Amino acid sequence: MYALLDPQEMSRADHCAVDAGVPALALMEKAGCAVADVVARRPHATRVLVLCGPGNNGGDGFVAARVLAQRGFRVRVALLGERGRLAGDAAAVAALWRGPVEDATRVDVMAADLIVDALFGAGLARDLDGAARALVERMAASGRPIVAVDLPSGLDGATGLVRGAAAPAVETVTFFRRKPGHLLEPGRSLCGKVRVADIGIPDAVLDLVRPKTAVNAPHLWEALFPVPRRSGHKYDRGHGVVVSGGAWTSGAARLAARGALRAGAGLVTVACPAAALPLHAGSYAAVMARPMERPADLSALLADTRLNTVLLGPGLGVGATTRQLVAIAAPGRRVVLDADALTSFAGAAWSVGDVARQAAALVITPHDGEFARLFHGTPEVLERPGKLARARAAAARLGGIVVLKGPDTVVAAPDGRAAIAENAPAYLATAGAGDVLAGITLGLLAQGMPAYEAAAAAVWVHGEAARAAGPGLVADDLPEALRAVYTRLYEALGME
Ligand SMILES: NC(=O)C1=CN([C@@H]2O[C@H](COP(=O)(O)OP(=O)(O)OC[C@H]3O[C@@H](n4cnc5c(N)ncnc54)[C@H](O)[C@@H]3O)[C@@H](O)[C@H]2O)[C@@H](O)CC1
Ligand SMILES: [K+]
Repeated sequence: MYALLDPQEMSRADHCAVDAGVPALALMEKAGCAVADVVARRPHATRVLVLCGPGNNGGDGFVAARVLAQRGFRVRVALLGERGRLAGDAAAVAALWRGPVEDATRVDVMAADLIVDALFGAGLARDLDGAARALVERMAASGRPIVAVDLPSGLDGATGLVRGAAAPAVETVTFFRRKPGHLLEPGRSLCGKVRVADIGIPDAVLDLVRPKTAVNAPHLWEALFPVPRRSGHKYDRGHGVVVSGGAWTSGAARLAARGALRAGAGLVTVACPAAALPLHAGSYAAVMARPMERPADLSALLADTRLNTVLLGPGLGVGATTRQLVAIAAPGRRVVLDADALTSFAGAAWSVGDVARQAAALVITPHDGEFARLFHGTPEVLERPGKLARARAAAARLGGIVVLKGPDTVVAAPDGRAAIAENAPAYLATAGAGDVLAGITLGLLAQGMPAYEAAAAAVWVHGEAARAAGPGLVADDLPEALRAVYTRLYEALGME
């Protein structure tokens, strides 16, 4: 359900299934039937044009064409490439198609109610160009509803990036499990509704393939989620510290502190310049505010070793003082770096690697711009194709957890595990929402949750809180909306 397989992993799953005795041709037959079922359920589609490519994606198209014709649809098939060059299972199913096979480069795409895009799937090996690209562009311009087989052709299943061109589908039928490209933008927006068809690959192959990417959902972290116990005490629930900027920029730290408290931290202290003290004290009565005029004041505050989890960044300011505060906070503590704390290390990712080595745990929560600034001059991270690979490379480079934010937030760990979010509504992109996320992460870390799971859970509950708050959301609503999300989670996790 939740595992996501990139094209190599999917190919291994396919081979494992065949080794276990499932005939490859049966997989293709089931795949084509599943596509036909989806087409048959679409309204107003009697004339169906199936565009087949030169590989097995095209093979699925030939099966779908045959099944739809048997069910009374008026089906035309057009092939990109020479029929004589089809091989293996694709050649076998093409031979069962009794109708004409048109030349896809000349076919009239407008003479159909619906187009089945079976040109390229997992085997996409390079950017589309020439006749393939022209065909995809004609399909996109046709305005006809498109049902994509496995992936919209030209979409890279591993990265979610478009290679050359891709036509947006109304529905995409994929097989066994979804692929990262179905969740990562722009892939997600191009796929339309994604349906996963069971084609007879046994679930047990996942034990052999061991995919490291998953949808971010409670299954990943629920066993480690801190659920209060009746016998517990607030001091068991951690003490988080939010380091705040001055009065004029203290709103970000306030949002973070509220997020941390609502996420269940036992205690939250805000360390701030004196001018910001009344603002923090007057925010939530439950937040404790302590004066911090200079970095030495943070050292003094953190001398109390119970204050073992620290967030730096929201509204903190960019520069040497922030770098100094990070250096004071990191040793032996669990640390979240966001916003200005990341920009303060622009082009100096190696310094954040040092922070990770000294800290008990490190989570960074950049958006794309902060990520690009931080890893400026680190081509082994920035030049990786796509958000998933970049977040993974960054986590490995730093030795810490990377939360690369966006509509498809990726959480990546140095050991290669990664989770992709799919629950964030578009209206979550609002001022201050990132500050609340950093605060929730702080709150979960303070309660002792392991860093990867804490970051993934924070992203998920943040998305759910936005949905609970609904359209018109402002960031201030998010901490409040966490209550409804926690109520459901605690119930599901069996709170005493
Ligand atoms: N792996 C599995 O378990 C199953 C796979 N099936 C289907 O098989 C597909 C994968 O099949 P293949 O591995 O044959 O790959 P594809 O059919 O996706 O594409 C491979 C073919 O396209 C050509 N090609 C790749 N990139 C190109 C480009 N940019 N321009 C022009 N030509 C290009 C290749 O030379 C090759 O001929 C899946 O997407 C799915 O639809 C299904 O039949 C069911 C089972
Ligand atoms: K396709």
